[in-house]
Amino acid sequence: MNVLVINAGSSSVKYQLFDMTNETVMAKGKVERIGMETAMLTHEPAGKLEIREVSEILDHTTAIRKVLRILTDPKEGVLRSLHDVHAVGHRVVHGGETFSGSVRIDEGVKQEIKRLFDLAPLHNPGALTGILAVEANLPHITQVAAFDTAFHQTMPPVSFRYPIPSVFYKKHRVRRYGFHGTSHQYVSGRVSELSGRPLDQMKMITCHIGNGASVTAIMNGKSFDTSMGLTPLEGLMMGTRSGDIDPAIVPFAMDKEDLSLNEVNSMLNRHSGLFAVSGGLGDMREIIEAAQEGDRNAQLAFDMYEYRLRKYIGAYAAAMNGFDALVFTAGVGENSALLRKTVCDRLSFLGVKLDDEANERRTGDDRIVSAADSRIEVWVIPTNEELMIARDTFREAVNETMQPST
Ligand SMILES: Nc1ncnc2c1ncn2[C@@H]1O[C@H](COP(=O)(O)OP(=O)(O)O)[C@@H](O)[C@H]1O
Ligand SMILES: CC(=O)OP(=O)(O)O
Ligand SMILES: [Mg+2]
Repeated sequence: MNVLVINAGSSSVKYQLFDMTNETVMAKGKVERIGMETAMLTHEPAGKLEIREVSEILDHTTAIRKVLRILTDPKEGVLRSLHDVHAVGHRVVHGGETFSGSVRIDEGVKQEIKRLFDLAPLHNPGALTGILAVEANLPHITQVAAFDTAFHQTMPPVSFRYPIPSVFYKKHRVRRYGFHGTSHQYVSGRVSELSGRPLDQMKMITCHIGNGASVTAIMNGKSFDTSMGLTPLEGLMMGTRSGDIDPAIVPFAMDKEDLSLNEVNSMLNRHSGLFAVSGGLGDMREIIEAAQEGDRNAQLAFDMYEYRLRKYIGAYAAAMNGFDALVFTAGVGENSALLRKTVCDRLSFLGVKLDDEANERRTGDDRIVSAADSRIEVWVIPTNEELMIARDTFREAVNETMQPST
């Protein structure tokens, strides 16, 4: 069975096509700058050279039609026809309290994703557009939604409730949901497999630090606490998101700068974080380069980012009364030896000790980077949200074919 996985953002669509008989990637790629005349499709068929194509792609339906066309292109494609796509899985960021696992998409599921737009304004609209675009191009195909929030549904109330009047929870479901769950679950599962210790006997702290960033305390294989909250804004400092701030800053800023609700939301989601502190750099690679050239604002941005991450690790060590493994993943976690070293060297009181050579080694593989005598294992695990989504999609599609037709 061939499963196509789609991760639709506001202006991009990433895709991977899996052959689920052996979980191999047949092709992957992305469409960027949707809505512009210079949109770019990058397509990487397995074992062949990458192709780049610039053209006008004004909406997600067109972007997905382009993806389907290149997958079946006689020269660059990997499928004979669209009948060879058997199911499509989507990453959906917010699933609220409704979904604690992946589900087959029907009208009700689409309505629920839409109802949650307000809580994930940077993410849920793109996901629904992706689902509708697949529907428009492949009307009868089985589609499955995998939610970033699902893995975190195991959190206890002590972690997920906010200390505000309970009417907000009872009436509006205001609580911590947590995100990047598919990634936190995947990397914790890999560490358990690789270290040969059952998940239900381990305590881990997983750091998904990419453009969006979150930390999770995983106790016995279940999410116990996580740094993102009602929306993907809480917690760590991110590329353009503030993470934790004094909530009183919101009314204060609205009052002093005469900002509307939308403006203050945009200020915290799109104009804060690394971007704000560094004075215009939202990308960790640029921050590190500028800091090394003596840019003080970039150095402060790096220091704050690292400090805030380390404080969360300390908090979760206390939350779980100790832990066995610290795991780094996503763009920064997988690639920045400097960030990992800065964090780990300052956690020596917990018994964290890096193997500097292993930490510096550049490979794209799962690897342990702690010293043999470190009390805590430190791992770098490249995340693979797409594979997790493909597995769930495959399972749902197989279940569907086994159900008696009505
Ligand atoms: N070698 C590197 N050193 C430091 N940061 C890196 C490196 N490579 C990638 N990054 C950072 O990773 C971030 C993007 O992470 P990624 O997980 O791809 O994000 P997204 O949330 O968009 O999927 C960017 O800030 C980028 O600068
Ligand atoms: C939930 C979230 O922040 O996702 P991303 O890292 O893709 O922005
Ligand atoms: Mg990401």
